[in-house]
Amino acid sequence: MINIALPKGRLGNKVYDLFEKIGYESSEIKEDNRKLIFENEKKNVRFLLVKPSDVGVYVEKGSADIGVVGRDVLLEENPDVYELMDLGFGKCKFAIAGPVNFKENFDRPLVVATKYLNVSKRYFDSTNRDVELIKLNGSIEIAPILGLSDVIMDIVETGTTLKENNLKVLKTIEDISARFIANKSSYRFKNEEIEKIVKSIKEIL
Ligand SMILES: Nc1ncnc2c1ncn2[C@@H]1O[C@H](COP(=O)(O)OP(=O)(O)OP(=O)(O)O)[C@@H](O)[C@H]1O
Ligand SMILES: O=P(O)(O)OC[C@H]1O[C@H](OP(=O)(O)OP(=O)(O)O)[C@H](O)[C@@H]1O
Repeated sequence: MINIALPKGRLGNKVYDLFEKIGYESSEIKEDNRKLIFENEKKNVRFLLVKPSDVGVYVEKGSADIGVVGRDVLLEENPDVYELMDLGFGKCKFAIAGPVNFKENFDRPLVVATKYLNVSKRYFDSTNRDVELIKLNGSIEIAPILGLSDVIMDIVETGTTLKENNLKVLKTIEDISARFIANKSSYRFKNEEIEKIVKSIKEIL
């Protein structure tokens, strides 16, 4: 049995569609229900629907053998897993953004609101800028508008959220996309099954 951690939310359907296309379907997933575990007995796979930011934990700990996760989560959580493939969707960027008329005050630490504390800390350490990081869990763009922070460090895709809140990108940091990951020992002991899935996905990407 191969356990597959699928991210709920924005990547969810895309990832499931990928598995469906290579013959690992479980039609119940698309039904309107609250189930979190779905099985395809014939193919001997089980889908686990988890929060995107938890995929790495399930795969590292071996509750899932493989999974799909945004590179943002890998950079933030640094799970001890193998990254086997860039799936090429879920593309966006990490960026620092601030008010369109932003003027930095170098006499004090820069206040940064973000969901990604580790990524932010690493980035600002590398620039030697003193910062105060404020952890938020969503709607990050609201922080500089309310004066909670000077800037934000967040994901930008189309830039619409920034634009509609009078913010702009100040600095682009890294490219992000969805990655296929595997538990290290599963990759050894279930290598044939996992490689079969990787190969099938590569063929349709
Ligand atoms: N605007 C976006 N455009 C493209 N990809 C995105 C965008 N926002 C997030 N992503 C990618 O999709 C993944 C899942 O995002 P989603 O918004 O579904 O969950 P989340 O709200 O970040 O997770 P959680 O509920 O755990 O906080 C992210 O980890 C990232 O890799
Ligand atoms: O550049 P854009 O195309 O506008 O996309 C960027 C937005 O998408 C993500 O938010 P999400 O929709 O996940 O909401 P949340 O983080 O506020 O929960 C991200 O945190 C930005 O707010």
